[in-house]
Amino acid sequence: MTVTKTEDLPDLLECTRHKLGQEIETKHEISGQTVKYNMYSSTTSNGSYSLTFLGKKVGRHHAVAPSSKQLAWETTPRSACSENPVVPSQVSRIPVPVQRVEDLPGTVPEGNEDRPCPVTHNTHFGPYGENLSGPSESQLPVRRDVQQAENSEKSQGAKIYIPYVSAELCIAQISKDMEAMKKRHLETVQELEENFQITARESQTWVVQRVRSHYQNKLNTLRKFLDIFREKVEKNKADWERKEACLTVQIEKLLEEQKAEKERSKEEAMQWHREKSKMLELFSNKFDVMQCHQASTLQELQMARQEIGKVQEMLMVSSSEQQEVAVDNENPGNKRLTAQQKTAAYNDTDHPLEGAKARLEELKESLYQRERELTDLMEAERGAIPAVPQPPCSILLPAVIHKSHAICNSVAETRALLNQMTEDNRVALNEARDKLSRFLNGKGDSNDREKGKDQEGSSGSDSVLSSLRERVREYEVSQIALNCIKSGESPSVNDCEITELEEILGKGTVQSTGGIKSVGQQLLLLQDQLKQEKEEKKKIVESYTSERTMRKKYYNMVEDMKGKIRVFCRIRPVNRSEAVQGGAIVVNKLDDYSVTVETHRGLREFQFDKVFSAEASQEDLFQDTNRLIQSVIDGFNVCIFAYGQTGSGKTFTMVGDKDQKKLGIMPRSFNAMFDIMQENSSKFDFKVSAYMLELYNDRLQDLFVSQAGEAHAQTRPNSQPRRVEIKRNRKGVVFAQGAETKEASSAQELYALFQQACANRHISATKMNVESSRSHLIVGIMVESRNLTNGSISSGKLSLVDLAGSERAAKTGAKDDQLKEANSINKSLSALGDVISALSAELPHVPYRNSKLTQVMQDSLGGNAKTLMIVNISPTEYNLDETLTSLIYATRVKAITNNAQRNVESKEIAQLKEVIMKLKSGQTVEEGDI
Ligand SMILES: Nc1ncnc2c1ncn2[C@@H]1O[C@H](COP(=O)(O)OP(=O)(O)OP(=O)(O)O)[C@@H](O)[C@H]1O
Repeated sequence: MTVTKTEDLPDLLECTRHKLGQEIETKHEISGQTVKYNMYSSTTSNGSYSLTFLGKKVGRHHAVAPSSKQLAWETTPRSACSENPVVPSQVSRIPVPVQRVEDLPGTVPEGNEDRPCPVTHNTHFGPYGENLSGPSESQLPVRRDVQQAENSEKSQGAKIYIPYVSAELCIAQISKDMEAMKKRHLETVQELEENFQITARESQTWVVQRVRSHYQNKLNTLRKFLDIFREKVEKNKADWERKEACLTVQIEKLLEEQKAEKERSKEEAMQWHREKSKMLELFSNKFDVMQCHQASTLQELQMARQEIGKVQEMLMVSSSEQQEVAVDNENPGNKRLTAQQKTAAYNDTDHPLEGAKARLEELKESLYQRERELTDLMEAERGAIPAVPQPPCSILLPAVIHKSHAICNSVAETRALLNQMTEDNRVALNEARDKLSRFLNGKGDSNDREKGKDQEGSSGSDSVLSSLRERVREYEVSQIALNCIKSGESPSVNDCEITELEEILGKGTVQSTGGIKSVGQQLLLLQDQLKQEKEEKKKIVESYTSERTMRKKYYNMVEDMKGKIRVFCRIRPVNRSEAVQGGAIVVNKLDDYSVTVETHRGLREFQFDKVFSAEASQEDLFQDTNRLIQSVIDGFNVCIFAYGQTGSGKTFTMVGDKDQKKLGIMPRSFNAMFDIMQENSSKFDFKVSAYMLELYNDRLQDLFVSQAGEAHAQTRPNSQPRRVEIKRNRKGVVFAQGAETKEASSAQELYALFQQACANRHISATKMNVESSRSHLIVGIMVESRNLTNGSISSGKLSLVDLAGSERAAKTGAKDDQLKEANSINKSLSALGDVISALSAELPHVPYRNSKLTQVMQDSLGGNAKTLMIVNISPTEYNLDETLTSLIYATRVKAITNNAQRNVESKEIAQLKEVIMKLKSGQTVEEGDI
C-alpha cells in the first residue's frame, strides 16, 4: 500500500488493522522524499501484532480474542526507539501524535483483557523534526494527566494499554490534529515560498540594477575614453597634416631646386654641344683651307723639283764640256777655234747655270715661305680654335658615378676593364706629363739660348705647349672620373673650377662656404636631404595611415554595434580580356578600409568595413566573415550577399572557383558551422536544415527539385505546379513557403545538397563572363539549438545570396533569351537599389514589394538580421562606370541600420509550440507533453 499524503495516514492506520505485515510508503509533500513504513506481525504467541515504521517498532496491537472486535494499540516507548535514533527528516515524515491512554474512552487497567497501549509520548514532530505539538485542543486538557501517567508509569514500570475503541478515537484525534498540522505546515511553506520568491525577486532586481549600473559606468568610461582618443586622434591628425603640409612645401621647393639644377645642367650641356659643333665646323672649314694650301704647296714643290732636275742636267752637261775643253788645251794647232768656241760655249753655259742657281734659290725661298705660311696657318688655326669646353668633372652626375660604381662592383669583367682603363690612362697621363715637362725644359733652354728670337717662333711653341697641357688635363680628368667610378665618390672641384663652373652655371649656384664646393656634392646633399625628408614623410604617412586605420576600425566597430550593415569591398584581379585590351588599372586599395578610383573628374575615395585587394585569398576574406557564423549558432539571423557587375567575382567569392579548389564563403560557412556545433555538442543539441532557391526571370525555383523532375511531376494527373512563395513570420523573418527543406547532419552532407542545388542553377556564357549566373542564388540554412541545461531553444538562419550581376547588353552581347534574363536581372537589381536608397535616406516607405528579390532580402536589409554585403569590383578603366555605380550603392548600404535580435525561446514556450504543431498536424497530445 502506498500513502502519498499525510491525510491518508488515518486510513493507513485503519488499514493496518487489517493488513498487517504490509509495507507502506508515504511521500513527504514538501521534500518529495518517500518514507517506508513496515507494518508486520512480530509475534503470534500472545496474538499481538507490532506496528513498525521507519524500521522502528513503534506499536503493538493485541488480538485479545479473534472474535473480539477490540484491537488495542501498544506503542513502543520513545526510549526504545532511540536505540536506533531516527533522523529528524525521517521523523518529520511521520508525525505521530499519541494521547494518554487514561484520557481516552475505554481505557482498561493492566491485566484486563483489553490491554491498553502504553503511552510514552505526547509530542508532535514537525517536518524538520521540531516539536510541533502545539496547542491541540484535544490534547491540552490531558497534558497534566499524561505527566501523571508518565510519573506513575515510571514508578510502576508498567505499560498502559489502550482499548481499541480508545485507539480508534485516538487515531481520529490524531488525524484531526494532523490535518490541522498539515494546514499549518502548508501555510508556513507557502509563506516561506512567498518570502523566498519576494526575496529572490528583490535580490534579482538588485543584482540586475547593480550589473546595469556597473556596465553603464563602464560604458560611460569607455565613451569618455573613446572621446579622449578621438580628440587625440583629431589633434594628432591635425599635427600630422600640418607637418605633412610643411614637408610637402619643403619637398616641393627642393624638387623645384633640383629641377632647376637639372635644367641648368641640361642647358649647359646643350650649350657645350652647340659650341662643340660650331668649333668642329670652323675647324673643318679651316682644315679645308689648309688642305688647299697644302695641295698648292705640293704642286709648287713638284715644279721646283722638276726645275732642280733640269738645272742638275745642265750642270752635268757643263761639267763634261769643261772636261773636253781641258783635253783640247793639251792639243793647241787645230784646237784654237774649238777652244774659242768652247770658251764661248762655256761663257754661254755659265750664264744659265747661274740662272738655275738663282732659280733654285728662288724655289727654296718660296718653299720655305710656303712652309712658314703653312705652319703659321696651322698655328693660327690652333690658336684661333678655342679649346672645346671640357665638361667639368662636377657635371658627371653622382647618380651616373654611383650607377657605374655599382655595375663595376657587381660585374667582374667591368671591374677588370676599369682597372685596365685606369692603368692605360695613368701611362698615357705620365707620358703626356713627360712630354710637357720635356717641352717646357727644352723651351726654357732655347729661350735662354735664343733670347730675343722673333715673335713667330715663340707663338708656335706656345701653341704646342697649350696642346700638351690640354692633353695632360684630359688625361687628368679621365683619371678623376675613373677613380670616382672606382670609389663611388662624387668628384669635387677646386676653387678655380668654382669660378669656371659659376661662369657656366651662373653666379651663386656653386657654394664655396662650409666646405661644400662641388655641384655634385651639393646634389648629393640635396638628394640625401630629399631622401631624409621622404623617409620622414613616409614615417609620418605610415603613422597617419595607422592612426586613420585605427580610427576607421573603431568607427566600424561602433557602427557595427549600432547594427549597421557591414560592407566589404573586393577588387578582382585583371582578367585576360582586360589584359588584352590593355585597360589601365584605375582602382587601388589605399588601406584596409579605403579604396580609390581614378575617375575622369579626379580621384575618388570610398570607405568600407574592409577592403580586399586582388591578391587577397578566399581564406583572408572568410577570416573576417567567420564571426557571423557563430551568430547564426547563437540564434541570430545572418545574411551574407555579394553584389557587383557581371564578371566582377561574386560567384567566385560566394561559391568558389570552377574546380572547387578555392572554396568560397558558402562551403566554408558549412564547415565552420559544423565545427562550432561539434565544439558545443555537450551543451547543445543542434538541428540543421536548408533550402536552396534561385530567382530566375522573376520566378522563384526550388533548386532541390530539378527542372526535369518538376516537369515530370507535372505530367502526373491532378498534379499541382509547385509554387515557392516568400513569407514572413511574426518576427519578420523571411521564409520560403513551398520550398523543400532538407536536413543535414554534417558539413559534407550539406555541401552535397549545395552541389546538387548548384547543378540545377541557370548559368551561361556571355562576352563578359564564360560562366555568368543568370539568376540570383539564395541559400537558407536554419540552425536550431536546444540548450541541454535549461531546455531553451534558439533558432538562427544563415542566408547566403549570390546575386546575378548587372550587365549592359552592348558589353555582354546578350540576345534573345539572354537579353530577357539580363532585363529581369537588371530590373530586380534596380528594385534592390530603390530599397537601398529608401533605407539609406530613412524614407517612411521602403518599396520591398516591388520585386521578389527585395522580398527575399527584406529581413536582411533594415530587418532582424546581421547583414554583410561584399561589393565586387573590376580594377580596370574598361569597367569604370559600373565600378563607380557599385561603390556608390555599397556606400549607401553601409548607412542602413538593422535590428538583429536573438531568436530564443524558453523550454515551456518551445514545448507549447511543439504541442500546437502536433495539434495542427492532427497528432494526439499526451498529458506528459504538456
Ligand atoms: N578574386 C579573384 N581571384 C581570382 N579569380 C577571380 C577573382 N574574382 C573573380 N575571378 C574570376 O573571374 C571570373 C568571373 O567571376 P565570377 O563568375 O565569380 O563573376 P560574377 O560576378 O559572379 O559574374 P556574373 O554576375 O556574370 O555571374 C571567374 O573566372 C573567376 O574565377
